[in-house]
Amino acid sequence: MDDKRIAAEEAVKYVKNGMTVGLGSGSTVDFMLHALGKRVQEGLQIQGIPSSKKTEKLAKELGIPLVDFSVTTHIDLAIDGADEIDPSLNLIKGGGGSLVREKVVDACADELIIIADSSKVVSTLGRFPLPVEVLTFGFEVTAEYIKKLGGDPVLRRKDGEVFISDNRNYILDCSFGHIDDAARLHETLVKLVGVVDTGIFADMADKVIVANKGEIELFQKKQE
Ligand SMILES: O=C[C@H](O)[C@H](O)[C@H](O)COP(=O)(O)O
Repeated sequence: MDDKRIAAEEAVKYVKNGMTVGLGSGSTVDFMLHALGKRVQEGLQIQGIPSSKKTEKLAKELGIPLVDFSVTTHIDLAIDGADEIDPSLNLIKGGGGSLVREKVVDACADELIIIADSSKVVSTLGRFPLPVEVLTFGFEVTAEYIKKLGGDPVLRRKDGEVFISDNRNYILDCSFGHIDDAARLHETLVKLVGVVDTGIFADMADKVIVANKGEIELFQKKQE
């Protein structure tokens, strides 16, 4: 079986009756939604808060009850994917362009579980170009600033068209090479004019479930 699916199905075991569940985005999360939808059909009572229009659509198709932040701002558990995961459980996310809404959903969850196959585990973040969501207005200016920081920004395109996020913004994919201090890079980037947010999720994941050739590995945040 696909390792993404194996990690996703393992994470769904953590969902309990009555929970409000943050629903991440991406292909690994899609497997999670199918497993969660099955449990809902079997009687599990939960409500989900989706982190993208794509996730919202699939969750609805699978019969997962949804709410939004006008109903509650408390999330018991969020389950999300990642593009890179380092040994301190810092993440790069946003390969699918959903980083801003994912960060809002993941940040207000009591617990964040990340699901991935083993290809996402790295010793240092940065092989995957860092997605940075920026305003369309003056994005060239923002790109210049990112260039001065050594980021080599590339405006994301999909199917030949400039990619537009769910928030009607652009994504700049920025290759910084190895990122030694992810939290610091994020702090620097979010201060630039036009930057909405970055795909660095530093110190947010509580658990990471990785499937490697069918075997589950569980990484947990170190307690301070
Ligand atoms: O914007 C997309 C998200 O951050 C995804 O969670 C991430 O790109 C991982 O996606 P996938 O599970 O498809 O590899």
